[in-house]
Amino acid sequence: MTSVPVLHLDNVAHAFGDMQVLQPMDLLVESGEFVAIVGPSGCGKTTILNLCSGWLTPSRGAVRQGGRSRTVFQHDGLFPWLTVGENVRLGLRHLPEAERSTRVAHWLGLIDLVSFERHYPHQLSGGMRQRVELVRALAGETDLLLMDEPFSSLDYLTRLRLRGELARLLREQPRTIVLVTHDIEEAAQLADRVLVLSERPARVCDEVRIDAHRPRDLTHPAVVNAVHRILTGLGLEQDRPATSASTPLTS
Ligand SMILES: Nc1ncnc2c1ncn2[C@@H]1O[C@H](COP(=O)(O)OP(=O)(O)OP(=O)(O)O)[C@@H](O)[C@H]1O
Repeated sequence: MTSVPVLHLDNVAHAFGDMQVLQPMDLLVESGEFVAIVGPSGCGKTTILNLCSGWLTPSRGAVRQGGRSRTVFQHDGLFPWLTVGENVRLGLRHLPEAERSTRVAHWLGLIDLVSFERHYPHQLSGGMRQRVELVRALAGETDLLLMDEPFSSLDYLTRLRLRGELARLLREQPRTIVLVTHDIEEAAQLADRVLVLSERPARVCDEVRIDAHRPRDLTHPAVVNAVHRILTGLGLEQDRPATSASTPLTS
């Protein structure tokens, strides 16, 4: 199978004024790949996402996108004046009118919210709104989803549940995703590849591949090893002989 690059950061570096945020980096994201970016607070993760979306122009290098992208933020991205069903429907504008209602029901069914189709966002809990936001993003036609801490405002149990749902939804509708997260377990559970960034000015200090099918339990050996290696990359754990520095992590 030939892979198609959806995103290419070619020797990209960025500075805000005289503050260097990002050291030159290369990143090639292929179609269907899920890449997570983790790193210390303030190191430049959101800046990378903004460079990927084209919202920021890099001080150096070039960003090439192979299609359309959409950014999913941590805060509510739903239109408060539209119902849940209408919000999801917005993501389906590429489909013929007749198909949209069936697809809305299908997507809401996947997140157990069919009976909330006529509710407005303010009538839902934070976790429910985030689930709607997620399916709205996944149901759309965009080639690249850029996610900035999409679950960070949620409680731990809801985050765990949503991670599982995202993994399941991705089986239904594979997507190319770049996810920025503080949550190392989230990165290890979801991503095919995790980029570990250093302190600002950020550089990629490790790249961890996780070759295990999704959904993955937190106790899956590939997840446990990846978490350990990411923590080691961040300088938060001592390395141990069990995880070799450059071998891919497999199931
Ligand atoms: N528009 C801007 N103008 C000037 N400085 C900025 C701007 N946006 C971000 N910065 C600075 O760039 C650095 C990186 O910010 P960024 O938001 O990318 O970090 P982050 O890794 O996403 O942080 P966190 O994990 O805390 O969300 C920070 O020092 C921040 O103050």
